[in-house]
Amino acid sequence: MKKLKIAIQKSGRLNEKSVQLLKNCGLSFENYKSSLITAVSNFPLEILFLRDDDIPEYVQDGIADLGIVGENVIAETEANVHYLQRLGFGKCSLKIAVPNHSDAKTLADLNGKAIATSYPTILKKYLDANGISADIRVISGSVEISPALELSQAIFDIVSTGGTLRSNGLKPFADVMSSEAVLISKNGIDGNPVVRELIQRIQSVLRAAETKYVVLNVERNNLDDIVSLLPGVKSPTIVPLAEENWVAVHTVISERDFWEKINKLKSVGAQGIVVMPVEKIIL
Ligand SMILES: Nc1ncnc2c1ncn2[C@@H]1O[C@H](COP(=O)(O)OP(=O)(O)OP(=O)(O)O)[C@@H](O)[C@H]1O
Ligand SMILES: O=P(O)(O)OC[C@H]1O[C@H](OP(=O)(O)OP(=O)(O)O)[C@H](O)[C@@H]1O
Ligand SMILES: [Mg+2]
Repeated sequence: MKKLKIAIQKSGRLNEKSVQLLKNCGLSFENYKSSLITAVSNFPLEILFLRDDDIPEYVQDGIADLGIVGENVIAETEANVHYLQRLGFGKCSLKIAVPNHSDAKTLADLNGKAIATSYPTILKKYLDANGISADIRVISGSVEISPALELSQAIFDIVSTGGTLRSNGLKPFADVMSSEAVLISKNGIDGNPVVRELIQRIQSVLRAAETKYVVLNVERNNLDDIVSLLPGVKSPTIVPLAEENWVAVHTVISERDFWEKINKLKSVGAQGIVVMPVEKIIL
């Protein structure tokens, strides 16, 4: 079978989590970044290590069949690719920010102003859609420093915790887009059996990451209350304990409402609650 190629970031914010995701899918490979391409020994796939800026176009042009990249980079390159799966990491926003002392209040106050960014395409589209005419200054990094250097009166860049904005005396002014890492493919390849198998594995890893395996003990006369709180994958597993009238309940709980659920379980008699990570959930 012809090997497919997946492009991931060579180094930077998405590299480690992309590598980890593929490894969690059971793919075995050496992380030889210096070779820029590595073969997976137990799955028909090769991994290309690239600058993230190049990934959408490589996938669009079929040089790579699949890619893992931020939605922001896809939007900036305007590459024509197919979205297969959101991956839940690399979450950030793209915002316009202005100096803390700026008196700009509405978007119209940006008319005629200089805005520094590494994302000119996304910014231009946003300004055009809002009827704003500004001078877009393209710089490749350290964008947040440009107002202090009097290169611009505003910036447009990635914001996550907001720490970089704060430490450069800037405040958020307009939210333009949110982004996370996504799995993309070239058009027309999503029916390929290797792609389908990879998506299935990725989904089972993502499902597991949102889930905890929980074992708890409860007296039989409180069991109905406990079970009514627990969906499980199908329904919880009930195992009798050596002590009469007691059972152990095995189930999975979503990370999202984990503490709320645990507190409710305790309030209806759950004891000795043990929580474990889940590696994969295959439906
Ligand atoms: N602070 C952040 N928090 C969360 N995600 C981020 C953050 N900064 C960037 N990202 C996401 O990670 C991607 C890669 O960021 P990184 O800073 O490694 O890019 P880069 O310097 O352009 O890398 P490359 O050398 O591959 O061109 C971004 O395009 C964005 O999707
Ligand atoms: O809101 P924050 O949590 O501070 O994150 C935002 C910063 O993160 C990214 O830079 P990164 O740290 O990846 O460095 P880079 O400029 O070298 O890409 C981005 O370009 C911002 O500068
Ligand atoms: Mg880049």
